[in-house]
Amino acid sequence: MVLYVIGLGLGDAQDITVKGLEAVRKSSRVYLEAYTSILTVGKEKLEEFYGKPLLLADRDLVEQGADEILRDADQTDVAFLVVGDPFGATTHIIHNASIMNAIGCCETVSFVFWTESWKPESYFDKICKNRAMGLHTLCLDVNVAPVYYYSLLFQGKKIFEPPRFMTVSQAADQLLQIIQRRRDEGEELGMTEETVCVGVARLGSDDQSICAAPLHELVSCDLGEPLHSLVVTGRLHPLELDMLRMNAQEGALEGVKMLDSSTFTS
Ligand SMILES: C[S@@+](CC[C@H](N)C(=O)[O-])C[C@H]1O[C@@H](n2cnc3c(N)ncnc32)[C@H](O)[C@@H]1O
Repeated sequence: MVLYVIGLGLGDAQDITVKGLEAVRKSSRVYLEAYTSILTVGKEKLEEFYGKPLLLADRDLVEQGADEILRDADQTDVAFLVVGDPFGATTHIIHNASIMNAIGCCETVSFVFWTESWKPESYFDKICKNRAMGLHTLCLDVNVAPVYYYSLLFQGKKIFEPPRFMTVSQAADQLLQIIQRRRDEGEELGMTEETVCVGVARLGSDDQSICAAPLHELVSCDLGEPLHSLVVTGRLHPLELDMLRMNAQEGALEGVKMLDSSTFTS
């Protein structure tokens, strides 16, 4: 008997692989991991397509109630569903399309929602390091930041906030605030308001949306419903720039010089 960890892909109920679907159908309990990512369709649509009820697995259950998920898994099949790719390599993980491979080869950083007293900037340094090498950076978790911290300690048990999903505009705003603060302190900047960025939303679904623009313009760009990700570009190849212009508003990237070091250091 087996615990299956199954990737669901990025779009809707039908993005599961055939192998994954077979495993779901023969499992006696099916958990849907419900905090690191979301599909464009809700739990009910998945249940309808799989012909099975799903048990929602929030962070609390996954991290502190794993015994319940594993209960009887030595006597019966249990499936654990993760949106995108479950990101691991063991015998019973069934991979699927992921934002990691859909968006191409980029270095990845995680953003978090700032609070009044907690405004980490470590991702900014990583982005600048990448840019210094000419590399693009995929900013993930632009949206699921609260997954990484908990709000209360209650009788020794961690209580997690429900996941919130950050927009590209909110992520761009954080970057602009960091740039402004560091400029005021006289720091040399590895990226500026003019740096070309690409906002993507609901990649892999029918209504996916992509917008390329300098950072200061992206902040006012509304890409709609989650999930969103942001790419901060490094050194742009002429072909990449041509592609980006197809996803930019009229004239937004006209000033960008191709293969000019000012493109990524200005
Ligand atoms: C914690 S990661 C989990 C990745 C998932 N396991 C996968 O393989 O796709 C979730 C983050 O990836 C990004 N993301 C995932 N799917 C996306 C999509 N379809 N469009 C845009 N961004 C997406 C969002 O920033 C989201 O917060």
